[in-house]
Amino acid sequence: MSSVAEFEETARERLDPVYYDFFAGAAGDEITARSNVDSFARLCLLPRVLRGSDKRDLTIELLGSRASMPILVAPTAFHRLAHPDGELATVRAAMAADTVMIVSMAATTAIEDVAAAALEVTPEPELWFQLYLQPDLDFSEAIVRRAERAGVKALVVTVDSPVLGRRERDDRHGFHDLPPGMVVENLRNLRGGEPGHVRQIAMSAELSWEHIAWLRQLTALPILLKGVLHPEDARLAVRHGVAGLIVSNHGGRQLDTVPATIDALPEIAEAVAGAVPLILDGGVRRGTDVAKALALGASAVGLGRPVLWGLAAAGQDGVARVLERVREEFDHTLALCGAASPLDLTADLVRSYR
Ligand SMILES: Cc1cc2nc3c(=O)[nH]c(=O)nc-3n(C[C@H](O)[C@H](O)[C@H](O)COP(=O)(O)O)c2cc1C
Ligand SMILES: O=C(O)C(=O)c1ccccc1
Repeated sequence: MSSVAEFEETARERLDPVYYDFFAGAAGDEITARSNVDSFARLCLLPRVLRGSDKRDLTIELLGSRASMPILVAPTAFHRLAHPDGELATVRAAMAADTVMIVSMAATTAIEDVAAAALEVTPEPELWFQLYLQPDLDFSEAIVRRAERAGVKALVVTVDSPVLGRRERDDRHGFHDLPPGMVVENLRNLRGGEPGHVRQIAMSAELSWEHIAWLRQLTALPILLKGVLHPEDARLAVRHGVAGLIVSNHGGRQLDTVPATIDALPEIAEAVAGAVPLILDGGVRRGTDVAKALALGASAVGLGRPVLWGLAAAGQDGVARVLERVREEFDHTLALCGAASPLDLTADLVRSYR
Protein backbone atom coordinates (compact mmCIF):
# COMPACT_ATOMS: atom_id res chain seq x y z
CA MET A 1 0.00 0.00 0.00
CA SER A 2 1.38 3.40 -0.97
CA SER A 3 2.17 6.36 1.24
CA VAL A 4 0.34 9.67 0.82
CA ALA A 5 3.45 11.04 -0.96
CA GLU A 6 3.25 8.24 -3.53
CA PHE A 7 -0.45 8.98 -4.10
CA GLU A 8 0.45 12.61 -4.73
CA GLU A 9 3.00 11.51 -7.37
CA THR A 10 0.38 9.39 -9.14
CA ALA A 11 -2.21 12.15 -8.91
CA ARG A 12 0.22 14.64 -10.39
CA GLU A 13 0.88 12.32 -13.33
CA ARG A 14 -2.83 11.84 -13.98
CA LEU A 15 -4.24 15.32 -13.43
CA ASP A 16 -4.45 18.24 -15.80
CA PRO A 17 -1.64 20.51 -14.47
CA VAL A 18 -4.15 23.34 -13.99
CA TYR A 19 -6.22 21.17 -11.64
CA TYR A 20 -3.18 19.71 -9.93
CA ASP A 21 -2.03 23.26 -9.18
CA PHE A 22 -5.49 24.21 -7.90
CA PHE A 23 -5.35 21.31 -5.42
CA ALA A 24 -1.67 21.54 -4.48
CA GLY A 25 -1.35 25.32 -4.53
CA ALA A 26 -1.70 27.81 -1.72
CA ALA A 27 -1.58 31.53 -1.06
CA GLY A 28 1.34 33.86 -1.77
CA ASP A 29 4.74 32.22 -1.46
CA GLU A 30 3.11 29.08 -0.01
CA ILE A 31 5.18 29.48 3.15
CA THR A 32 2.37 28.35 5.46
CA ALA A 33 1.48 25.39 3.25
CA ARG A 34 5.08 24.17 3.44
CA SER A 35 5.43 24.84 7.14
CA ASN A 36 2.30 22.77 7.90
CA VAL A 37 4.28 19.75 6.71
CA ASP A 38 7.73 20.87 7.89
CA SER A 39 6.60 21.63 11.45
CA PHE A 40 5.27 18.10 11.87
CA ALA A 41 8.61 16.78 10.65
CA ARG A 42 10.53 18.96 13.10
CA LEU A 43 8.69 17.65 16.15
CA CYS A 44 10.00 14.48 17.76
CA LEU A 45 8.01 11.66 19.29
CA LEU A 46 9.41 10.44 22.60
CA PRO A 47 7.94 6.96 23.00
CA ARG A 48 7.27 5.08 26.23
CA VAL A 49 8.32 1.44 26.54
CA LEU A 50 6.98 -1.70 28.23
CA ARG A 51 3.43 -0.49 28.58
CA GLY A 52 1.62 -1.00 25.25
CA SER A 53 -1.14 -3.36 24.17
CA ASP A 54 -1.68 -5.77 21.29
CA LYS A 55 -5.31 -4.70 21.27
CA ARG A 56 -5.52 -1.09 20.21
CA ASP A 57 -8.76 0.86 19.94
CA LEU A 58 -8.73 3.79 17.51
CA THR A 59 -12.41 4.73 17.76
CA ILE A 60 -13.50 8.17 18.90
CA GLU A 61 -16.74 9.90 19.77
CA LEU A 62 -17.00 13.50 18.56
CA LEU A 63 -20.03 15.77 19.02
CA GLY A 64 -22.44 12.87 18.82
CA SER A 65 -20.69 11.36 15.82
CA ARG A 66 -18.75 8.11 16.03
CA ALA A 67 -15.65 7.46 13.97
CA SER A 68 -13.54 4.33 13.72
CA MET A 69 -10.40 6.49 13.89
CA PRO A 70 -9.46 10.08 14.77
CA ILE A 71 -8.89 10.84 11.08
CA LEU A 72 -11.64 12.74 9.24
CA VAL A 73 -12.13 13.96 5.69
CA ALA A 74 -11.62 17.75 5.64
CA PRO A 75 -13.93 19.78 3.38
CA THR A 76 -12.46 20.42 -0.06
CA ALA A 77 -14.11 21.95 -3.11
CA PHE A 78 -14.62 20.54 -6.60
CA HIS A 79 -14.00 16.78 -6.33
CA ARG A 80 -15.18 16.24 -9.90
CA LEU A 81 -12.01 18.03 -11.06
CA ALA A 82 -10.08 15.15 -9.49
CA HIS A 83 -12.23 12.27 -10.73
CA PRO A 84 -15.50 11.97 -12.71
CA ASP A 85 -17.22 10.30 -9.72
CA GLY A 86 -16.29 13.32 -7.59
CA GLU A 87 -17.80 13.55 -4.11
CA LEU A 88 -19.75 10.32 -4.61
CA ALA A 89 -16.49 8.38 -4.73
CA THR A 90 -15.14 10.23 -1.71
CA VAL A 91 -18.21 9.72 0.44
CA ARG A 92 -18.44 5.99 -0.36
CA ALA A 93 -14.81 5.54 0.69
CA ALA A 94 -15.20 7.68 3.82
CA MET A 95 -18.35 5.83 4.93
CA ALA A 96 -16.74 2.44 4.21
CA ALA A 97 -13.81 3.55 6.39
CA ASP A 98 -16.39 4.41 9.06
CA THR A 99 -15.28 7.99 9.59
CA VAL A 100 -16.68 11.51 9.30
CA MET A 101 -16.72 13.33 5.98
CA ILE A 102 -17.09 17.10 6.10
CA VAL A 103 -18.76 17.93 2.80
CA SER A 104 -17.77 21.26 1.24
CA MET A 105 -20.48 23.75 0.38
CA ALA A 106 -18.45 24.19 -2.83
CA ALA A 107 -18.93 20.54 -3.79
CA THR A 108 -19.58 19.60 -7.40
CA THR A 109 -22.26 17.15 -6.17
CA ALA A 110 -25.44 18.17 -4.35
CA ILE A 111 -25.53 17.39 -0.62
CA GLU A 112 -28.70 15.30 -1.13
CA ASP A 113 -26.86 13.08 -3.62
CA VAL A 114 -23.83 12.78 -1.34
CA ALA A 115 -26.14 11.77 1.53
CA ALA A 116 -27.97 9.21 -0.62
CA ALA A 117 -24.65 7.61 -1.62
CA ALA A 118 -23.59 7.54 2.03
CA LEU A 119 -26.83 5.79 3.01
CA GLU A 120 -26.08 3.01 0.54
CA VAL A 121 -22.93 2.25 2.53
CA THR A 122 -24.12 2.75 6.11
CA PRO A 123 -27.46 3.27 7.83
CA GLU A 124 -25.92 5.92 10.08
CA PRO A 125 -23.78 8.20 7.88
CA GLU A 126 -21.50 10.63 9.68
CA LEU A 127 -21.72 13.64 7.38
CA TRP A 128 -20.99 17.19 8.43
CA PHE A 129 -21.59 20.19 6.18
CA GLN A 130 -19.10 23.02 5.68
CA LEU A 131 -20.67 26.41 5.23
CA TYR A 132 -19.48 29.78 4.00
CA LEU A 133 -22.01 31.93 5.84
CA GLN A 134 -23.58 34.28 3.32
CA PRO A 135 -24.31 37.90 4.25
CA ASP A 136 -27.70 37.34 2.60
CA LEU A 137 -29.25 35.58 5.59
CA ASP A 138 -32.21 34.16 3.64
CA PHE A 139 -29.69 32.50 1.38
CA SER A 140 -27.73 31.20 4.36
CA GLU A 141 -30.92 29.87 5.92
CA ALA A 142 -31.92 28.11 2.70
CA ILE A 143 -28.62 26.28 2.47
CA VAL A 144 -28.69 25.32 6.16
CA ARG A 145 -32.20 23.88 5.74
CA ARG A 146 -31.04 21.94 2.72
CA ALA A 147 -28.14 20.45 4.68
CA GLU A 148 -30.43 19.64 7.64
CA ARG A 149 -32.94 17.90 5.38
CA ALA A 150 -30.12 15.86 3.87
CA GLY A 151 -29.39 14.60 7.38
CA VAL A 152 -26.01 16.15 8.19
CA LYS A 153 -25.00 15.95 11.84
CA ALA A 154 -23.01 19.17 12.26
CA LEU A 155 -22.28 22.48 10.57
CA VAL A 156 -18.71 23.64 10.05
CA VAL A 157 -18.53 27.37 9.48
CA THR A 158 -15.34 28.44 7.75
CA VAL A 159 -14.24 31.73 9.28
CA ASP A 160 -10.80 32.22 7.74
CA SER A 161 -12.15 33.52 4.43
CA PRO A 162 -13.40 37.12 4.69
CA VAL A 163 -11.95 37.27 1.17
CA LEU A 164 -10.54 34.45 -0.91
CA GLY A 165 -6.78 33.92 -0.58
CA ARG A 166 -4.57 34.84 -3.54
CA ARG A 167 -3.41 31.63 -5.16
CA GLU A 168 -0.76 32.63 -7.65
CA ARG A 169 -0.72 29.25 -9.41
CA ASP A 170 -4.41 29.76 -10.27
CA ASP A 171 -3.69 33.33 -11.43
CA ARG A 172 -0.92 32.10 -13.72
CA HIS A 173 -3.26 29.52 -15.26
CA GLY A 174 -6.22 31.89 -15.36
CA PHE A 175 -8.18 29.24 -13.41
CA HIS A 176 -11.07 30.96 -11.62
CA ASP A 177 -14.21 29.00 -12.41
CA LEU A 178 -15.33 25.44 -13.08
CA PRO A 179 -15.21 24.07 -16.64
CA PRO A 180 -18.46 23.79 -18.62
CA GLY A 181 -20.74 21.07 -17.30
CA MET A 182 -19.69 21.42 -13.65
CA VAL A 183 -21.29 23.73 -11.13
CA VAL A 184 -21.44 24.23 -7.38
CA GLU A 185 -24.49 22.02 -7.08
CA ASN A 186 -25.43 23.20 -3.59
CA LEU A 187 -26.10 26.68 -4.95
CA ARG A 188 -28.01 25.65 -8.03
CA ASN A 189 -31.63 26.85 -7.93
CA LEU A 190 -31.34 27.89 -4.29
CA ARG A 191 -32.43 31.45 -4.94
CA GLY A 192 -34.64 30.78 -7.94
CA GLY A 193 -32.86 29.90 -11.16
CA GLU A 194 -29.28 30.38 -9.96
CA PRO A 195 -26.91 28.36 -12.13
CA GLY A 196 -24.44 27.52 -9.34
CA HIS A 197 -21.43 29.54 -10.45
CA VAL A 198 -18.50 29.63 -8.10
CA ARG A 199 -18.69 33.41 -7.87
CA GLN A 200 -22.16 33.12 -6.30
CA ILE A 201 -20.38 32.05 -3.11
CA ALA A 202 -19.99 35.39 -1.39
CA MET A 203 -16.96 35.83 0.80
CA SER A 204 -17.72 38.65 3.19
CA ALA A 205 -15.47 40.62 5.50
CA GLU A 206 -18.53 41.80 7.42
CA LEU A 207 -19.37 38.50 9.05
CA SER A 208 -19.16 38.79 12.81
CA TRP A 209 -19.88 36.94 16.05
CA GLU A 210 -23.48 38.13 15.68
CA HIS A 211 -23.80 35.90 12.64
CA ILE A 212 -22.66 32.93 14.71
CA ALA A 213 -25.29 33.85 17.32
CA TRP A 214 -27.86 34.08 14.51
CA LEU A 215 -26.88 30.65 13.22
CA ARG A 216 -27.12 29.14 16.69
CA GLN A 217 -30.72 30.21 17.05
CA LEU A 218 -31.50 29.04 13.51
CA THR A 219 -30.41 25.43 13.95
CA ALA A 220 -30.15 22.73 16.58
CA LEU A 221 -27.11 21.21 14.86
CA PRO A 222 -23.75 21.51 16.62
CA ILE A 223 -21.70 24.33 15.10
CA LEU A 224 -17.94 24.18 14.65
CA LEU A 225 -15.77 27.10 13.56
CA LYS A 226 -13.04 26.25 11.08
CA GLY A 227 -9.97 28.42 10.73
CA VAL A 228 -9.39 29.71 14.24
CA LEU A 229 -5.71 30.40 15.01
CA HIS A 230 -5.74 33.12 17.68
CA PRO A 231 -6.30 31.90 21.25
CA GLU A 232 -8.52 34.91 21.98
CA ASP A 233 -10.84 33.87 19.15
CA ALA A 234 -10.89 30.36 20.59
CA ARG A 235 -12.06 31.80 23.92
CA LEU A 236 -14.68 33.95 22.16
CA ALA A 237 -15.91 30.90 20.27
CA VAL A 238 -16.45 28.98 23.50
CA ARG A 239 -18.29 31.98 24.95
CA HIS A 240 -20.55 32.02 21.88
CA GLY A 241 -21.61 28.45 22.43
CA VAL A 242 -19.71 26.90 19.59
CA ALA A 243 -19.53 23.08 19.90
CA GLY A 244 -16.04 22.61 18.51
CA LEU A 245 -13.13 24.23 16.71
CA ILE A 246 -11.11 23.25 13.70
CA VAL A 247 -7.59 24.59 14.11
CA SER A 248 -6.83 25.22 10.47
CA ASN A 249 -5.07 27.64 8.16
CA HIS A 250 -7.01 26.33 5.16
CA GLY A 251 -3.99 24.34 4.04
CA GLY A 252 -2.08 27.62 3.63
CA ARG A 253 -4.57 28.82 1.02
CA GLN A 254 -5.82 31.94 2.81
CA LEU A 255 -3.37 34.23 4.66
CA ASP A 256 0.20 33.23 3.90
CA THR A 257 2.80 33.27 6.70
CA VAL A 258 0.35 32.31 9.45
CA PRO A 259 1.76 29.55 11.67
CA ALA A 260 1.67 25.87 10.91
CA THR A 261 -1.41 24.41 12.55
CA ILE A 262 0.61 22.01 14.73
CA ASP A 263 2.51 25.05 16.08
CA ALA A 264 -0.73 26.98 16.75
CA LEU A 265 -2.46 24.05 18.45
CA PRO A 266 -0.91 24.14 21.97
CA GLU A 267 -1.96 27.74 22.63
CA ILE A 268 -5.50 27.06 21.41
CA ALA A 269 -5.68 23.93 23.56
CA GLU A 270 -4.58 25.96 26.55
CA ALA A 271 -7.13 28.69 25.82
CA VAL A 272 -10.15 26.37 25.55
CA ALA A 273 -8.95 24.10 28.38
CA GLY A 274 -11.06 21.18 27.24
CA ALA A 275 -14.32 23.17 26.99
CA VAL A 276 -14.83 22.02 23.38
CA PRO A 277 -13.10 19.43 21.20
CA LEU A 278 -10.40 20.56 18.77
CA ILE A 279 -9.81 19.15 15.33
CA LEU A 280 -6.59 20.01 13.50
CA ASP A 281 -6.06 20.04 9.76
CA GLY A 282 -3.12 21.06 7.59
CA GLY A 283 -0.06 19.03 6.68
CA VAL A 284 -1.18 15.67 8.08
CA ARG A 285 0.49 13.12 5.79
CA ARG A 286 1.65 10.34 8.15
CA GLY A 287 0.39 8.36 11.12
CA THR A 288 3.11 10.04 13.19
CA ASP A 289 1.53 13.43 12.34
CA VAL A 290 -1.82 12.21 13.67
CA ALA A 291 -0.16 11.08 16.90
CA LYS A 292 1.61 14.43 17.39
CA ALA A 293 -1.62 16.38 16.86
CA LEU A 294 -3.52 14.22 19.35
CA ALA A 295 -0.71 14.43 21.88
CA LEU A 296 -0.76 18.23 21.67
CA GLY A 297 -4.50 18.53 22.26
CA ALA A 298 -6.50 17.61 19.17
CA SER A 299 -9.32 15.06 19.38
CA ALA A 300 -9.01 14.28 15.68
CA VAL A 301 -7.34 15.47 12.49
CA GLY A 302 -8.65 16.27 9.02
CA LEU A 303 -7.09 15.22 5.72
CA GLY A 304 -7.47 17.70 2.86
CA ARG A 305 -5.10 17.14 -0.06
CA PRO A 306 -4.31 13.48 0.76
CA VAL A 307 -7.95 12.58 0.04
CA LEU A 308 -7.80 14.50 -3.25
CA TRP A 309 -4.62 12.62 -4.24
CA GLY A 310 -6.33 9.30 -3.58
CA LEU A 311 -9.38 10.42 -5.52
CA ALA A 312 -7.34 11.59 -8.50
CA ALA A 313 -5.19 8.46 -8.49
CA ALA A 314 -7.95 5.85 -8.30
CA GLY A 315 -11.40 7.26 -7.46
CA GLN A 316 -13.25 5.61 -4.56
CA ASP A 317 -10.61 2.90 -4.21
CA GLY A 318 -7.85 5.52 -4.07
CA VAL A 319 -9.58 7.45 -1.28
CA ALA A 320 -10.16 4.17 0.56
CA ARG A 321 -6.48 3.27 0.27
CA VAL A 322 -5.33 6.68 1.51
CA LEU A 323 -7.63 6.45 4.55
CA GLU A 324 -6.55 2.86 5.31
CA ARG A 325 -2.90 3.73 4.90
CA VAL A 326 -3.01 6.65 7.35
CA ARG A 327 -5.12 4.53 9.74
CA GLU A 328 -2.57 1.71 9.59
CA GLU A 329 0.35 4.13 10.08
CA PHE A 330 -1.39 5.70 13.08
CA ASP A 331 -2.09 2.30 14.65
CA HIS A 332 1.55 1.34 14.12
CA THR A 333 2.64 4.61 15.72
CA LEU A 334 0.44 3.95 18.76
CA ALA A 335 2.08 0.55 19.15
CA LEU A 336 5.58 2.01 18.92
CA CYS A 337 4.68 4.74 21.44
CA GLY A 338 3.39 2.24 24.01
CA ALA A 339 -0.18 3.51 23.57
CA ALA A 340 -3.39 1.48 23.33
CA SER A 341 -5.75 4.26 22.28
CA PRO A 342 -5.78 7.93 21.29
CA LEU A 343 -6.33 8.82 24.95
CA ASP A 344 -2.86 7.53 25.82
CA LEU A 345 -1.24 10.21 23.66
CA THR A 346 -0.17 12.93 26.06
CA ALA A 347 1.88 16.06 25.50
CA ASP A 348 4.98 14.59 27.17
CA LEU A 349 5.37 12.25 24.16
CA VAL A 350 6.26 15.20 21.91
CA ARG A 351 9.45 17.26 22.06
CA SER A 352 10.91 20.07 20.04
CA TYR A 353 14.74 20.00 20.16
CA ARG A 354 15.16 22.89 17.77
C1 LIG B 1 -8.30 22.06 -3.22
C2 LIG B 1 -8.76 22.49 -1.86
C3 LIG B 1 -10.07 22.97 -1.71
C4 LIG B 1 -10.52 23.36 -0.45
N1 LIG B 1 -11.82 23.77 -0.34
C5 LIG B 1 -12.27 24.11 0.88
C6 LIG B 1 -13.62 24.48 1.05
O1 LIG B 1 -14.41 24.46 0.12
N2 LIG B 1 -14.02 24.85 2.29
C7 LIG B 1 -13.18 24.87 3.36
O2 LIG B 1 -13.58 25.22 4.46
N3 LIG B 1 -11.90 24.50 3.23
C8 LIG B 1 -11.42 24.12 2.03
N4 LIG B 1 -10.13 23.71 1.91
C9 LIG B 1 -9.26 23.61 3.11
C10 LIG B 1 -9.33 22.21 3.75
O3 LIG B 1 -10.57 22.03 4.41
C11 LIG B 1 -8.25 22.00 4.80
O4 LIG B 1 -8.26 23.06 5.72
C12 LIG B 1 -6.84 21.87 4.24
O5 LIG B 1 -6.85 21.27 2.96
C13 LIG B 1 -6.00 21.03 5.18
O6 LIG B 1 -4.70 20.96 4.75
P1 LIG B 1 -4.06 19.73 3.92
O7 LIG B 1 -4.53 19.89 2.52
O8 LIG B 1 -2.60 19.96 4.10
O9 LIG B 1 -4.53 18.43 4.55
C14 LIG B 1 -9.65 23.32 0.66
C15 LIG B 1 -8.34 22.83 0.51
C16 LIG B 1 -7.90 22.42 -0.74
C17 LIG B 1 -6.50 21.88 -0.87
O1 LIG C 1 -10.07 26.36 -2.73
C1 LIG C 1 -10.37 26.63 -1.60
O2 LIG C 1 -9.52 26.57 -0.69
C2 LIG C 1 -11.69 27.03 -1.27
O3 LIG C 1 -11.91 27.14 -0.11
C3 LIG C 1 -12.74 27.31 -2.24
C4 LIG C 1 -13.93 27.79 -1.78
C5 LIG C 1 -14.94 28.12 -2.66
C6 LIG C 1 -14.79 27.94 -3.99
C7 LIG C 1 -13.62 27.45 -4.45
C8 LIG C 1 -12.59 27.13 -3.59
